[in-house]
Amino acid sequence: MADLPEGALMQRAAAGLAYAIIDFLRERGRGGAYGSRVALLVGSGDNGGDALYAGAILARRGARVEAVLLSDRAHEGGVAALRAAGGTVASGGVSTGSTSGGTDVVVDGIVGIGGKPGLRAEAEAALAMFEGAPVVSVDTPSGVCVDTGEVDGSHVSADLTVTFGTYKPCHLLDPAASASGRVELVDIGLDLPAPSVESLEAEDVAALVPRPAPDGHKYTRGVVGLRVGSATYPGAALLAVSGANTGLAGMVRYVGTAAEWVKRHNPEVVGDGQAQAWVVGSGSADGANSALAFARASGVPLVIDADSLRALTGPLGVPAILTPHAGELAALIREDRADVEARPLHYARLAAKRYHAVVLLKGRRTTIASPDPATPVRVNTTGTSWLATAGSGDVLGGLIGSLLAAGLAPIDAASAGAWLHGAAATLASAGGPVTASGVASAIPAVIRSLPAVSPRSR
Ligand SMILES: NC(=O)C1=CN([C@@H]2O[C@H](COP(=O)(O)OP(=O)(O)OC[C@H]3O[C@@H](n4cnc5c(N)ncnc54)[C@H](O)[C@@H]3O)[C@@H](O)[C@H]2O)[C@@H](O)CC1
Ligand SMILES: [K+]
Repeated sequence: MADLPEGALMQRAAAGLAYAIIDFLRERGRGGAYGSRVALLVGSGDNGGDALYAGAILARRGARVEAVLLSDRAHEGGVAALRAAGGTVASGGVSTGSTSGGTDVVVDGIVGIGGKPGLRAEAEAALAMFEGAPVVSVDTPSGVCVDTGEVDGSHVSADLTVTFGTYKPCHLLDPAASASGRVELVDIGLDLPAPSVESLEAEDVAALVPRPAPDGHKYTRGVVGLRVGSATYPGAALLAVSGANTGLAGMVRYVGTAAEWVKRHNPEVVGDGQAQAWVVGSGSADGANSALAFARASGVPLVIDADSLRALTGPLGVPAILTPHAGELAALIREDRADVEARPLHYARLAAKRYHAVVLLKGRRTTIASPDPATPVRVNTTGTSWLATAGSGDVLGGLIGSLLAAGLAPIDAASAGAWLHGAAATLASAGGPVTASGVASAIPAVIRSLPAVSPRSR
């Protein structure tokens, strides 16, 4: 900021915001700014300033813009700019009615990164005035906790959030991510420090996916072993194997009561022997403890799922990835499920530290924490709600196991696995329902469609 003239960043932010609002209005069937009715909810800080300057740009392009000031203080330059562009300004948190009734978009400039969680009464009342109108949030949906993605009290639920410089944790982590709606990033030319939370994109996954060396053979590519499924749940074995047996690893081993079934459906899968990673617990029922003990004795990295999570008492002494959903994580650390769902970042980190393992907490935004607190937490953004289907977790465990066996670090195996799994679900679903088997079948096609990797980043 020291290198730039006063207000330069705000002007860049406001311009990016204004153009995003124009696109949003077009999407909603308006011609653009001209003739649209825009209400700005303006708090006391720079977030309100962004809204006011963006409002001035929209007013100059023919929008009818009214700012509703929610506090005695408002960004002075912004207020002046909006007035000069022909916009109106209502103080005291009450609209003059010039845009209500037919408001095309409400711009939430209540608070941004400087706000405390929760909304004050004036903000709640102003939002109620425009109930039903689409909302574009400036930088963050006001009221959520920006740095954790938690919510505490009331908050805005946006259709679109236009953020500046970089995504914030609240855009990635639930429950705040759900309140952000679609998120658009405007580059305002900031030099940013290393993040505490990050999200893989297709290019990142392309660089992580193991590819066979020209002189590679099945053993150098990695062997993944699975001790999953049981007489009660043979399907879990088939699904975990289908996640592992996509060709990412050089060989797949299966040991367990479903061996006959597994071999009938997967002739390439072999029996017991050495492996570079073991997957245990999915549908293991009573065999969960012995599967875990066996895998642990192997000394190689592990994926620990479902029933074997219940057998954990502490750190395992080998690199491990735990793959609980919120209920399983809650049982593991003796907390309430609702608390885990409300604070996924906190509890994934806590469990990772306690068990010295990578913890992949499954959910709409799967959250992956490393035992090393300096490693950014990764949040997965691929997938579709159709993925909430029986057996999809078994497929994920097998897929992550194959990436681990191929030599990826646990945090990379877990996060690349979650990304591929979500992308495979979206591909297989194509907007309709999908089964866990369908997800597994789509994994190779997702890998084929990844962007090309430059030799340098490989
Ligand atoms: N820092 C930067 O580099 C940039 C910041 N910009 C904008 O500036 C924003 C941050 O501005 P500020 O630091 O002024 O902070 P905010 O505008 O986010 O909010 C702080 C103000 O809101 C009040 N407040 C705090 N919690 C509240 C609550 N729950 N309800 C009502 N009022 C509350 C505080 O008294 C304070 O005056 C960003 O989110 C972004 O929109 C952009 O202009 C681009 C550049
Ligand atoms: K906001």
